[in-house]
Amino acid sequence: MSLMPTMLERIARARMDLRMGLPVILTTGESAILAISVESLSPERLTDLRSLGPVTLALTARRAATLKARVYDNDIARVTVPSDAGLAWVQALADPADDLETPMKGPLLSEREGDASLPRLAIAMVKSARLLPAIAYVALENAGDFALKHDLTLLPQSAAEPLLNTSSPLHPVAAARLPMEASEAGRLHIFRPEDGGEEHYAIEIGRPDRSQPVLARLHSACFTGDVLGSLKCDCGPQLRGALSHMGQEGAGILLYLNQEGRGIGLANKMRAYSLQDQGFDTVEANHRLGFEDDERDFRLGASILRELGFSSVRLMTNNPGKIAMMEKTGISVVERVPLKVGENAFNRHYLATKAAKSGHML
Ligand SMILES: Nc1nc2c(ncn2[C@@H]2O[C@H](COP(=O)(O)OP(=O)(O)OP(=O)(O)O)[C@@H](O)[C@H]2O)c(=O)[nH]1
Ligand SMILES: [Zn+2]
Repeated sequence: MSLMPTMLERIARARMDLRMGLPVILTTGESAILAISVESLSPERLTDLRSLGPVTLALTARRAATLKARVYDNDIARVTVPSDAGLAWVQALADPADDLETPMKGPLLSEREGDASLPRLAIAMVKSARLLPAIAYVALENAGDFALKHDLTLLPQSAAEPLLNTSSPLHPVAAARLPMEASEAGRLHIFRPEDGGEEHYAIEIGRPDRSQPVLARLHSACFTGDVLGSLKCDCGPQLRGALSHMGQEGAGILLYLNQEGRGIGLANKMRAYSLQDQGFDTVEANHRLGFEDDERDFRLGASILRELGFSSVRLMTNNPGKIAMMEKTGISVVERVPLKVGENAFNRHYLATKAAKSGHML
């Protein structure tokens, strides 16, 4: 019956369930877990989780390193939640906000028996929901019956995992003329992914020749820099600088990718800023939260360029990772156009950290 949700639609539903604080059920066929986002966990649901069995907390190895918790499964740590630990204990392990005030949370007992693949999948799900990368879970028997009885979303790992790791196809939705300060010959295109994720935009300046390399910029959303004129980064001046360069040349394409905060979302970026106020740099802050330095998917940019008919670019960037990703996904980068604008007293350290730790070119 075509009215039943597909696996992709189930994943989108599960993502929303997790954001709302509902558990989802993940199963390998032989075993299953009931997983809930720690960030959205309520005291009542923690009690209900406990009534089903011993509760485990899954964290990324990045977060575990800060907590000095043992990691037995490469990228994932599974920490036993003591039966007398309350919600505050669980959330303090997931959220680094008070790490400096209460540095010793242990002793933490990490689990080493059993399989980490379902908790790993659950962490990938909460990351894609732009939540803190931490889940509380219990093992579940008769997962199918339980899901039906409690009206919960169930995802088989074998079908869900490959979809979660694939970049969703993007489809053009609408486009219209948009005269801008940088160029009166602007056009805004909206692209929507099949997986229910964020929409992304392309701003076309002039009518670039599809058979020639186009002046292009892959810009990642930065609400603070782009809209508020934040001085903590260089995004606002880079956005406006790229558009005005394209305006001067009379042609170009700027992709505005809604991957706020290098893909962790605005709420998590503000958590990272708060850690930066405590003295950590931009990379350390991401790690303490449990994220990698950069969680973006630049395949999106290549697929939008292809959809618009471009196959080669003169890329405005200082980030060698963007060039490598373009080349890998079949868009040839014939030239790198440096984009060094907007350095100030507040972002000097941030830019120096990106050069030292993330390989940005100065
Ligand atoms: N997590 C996190 N994200 C940040 C921070 N400062 C800025 N950002 C985000 O970093 C991204 C910057 O994107 P870009 O300017 O496109 O990328 P870039 O990697 O700096 O590369 P180029 O500008 O092309 O050289 C935006 O998504 C910002 O929201 C920070 O301190 N932490
Ligand atoms: Zn920024």
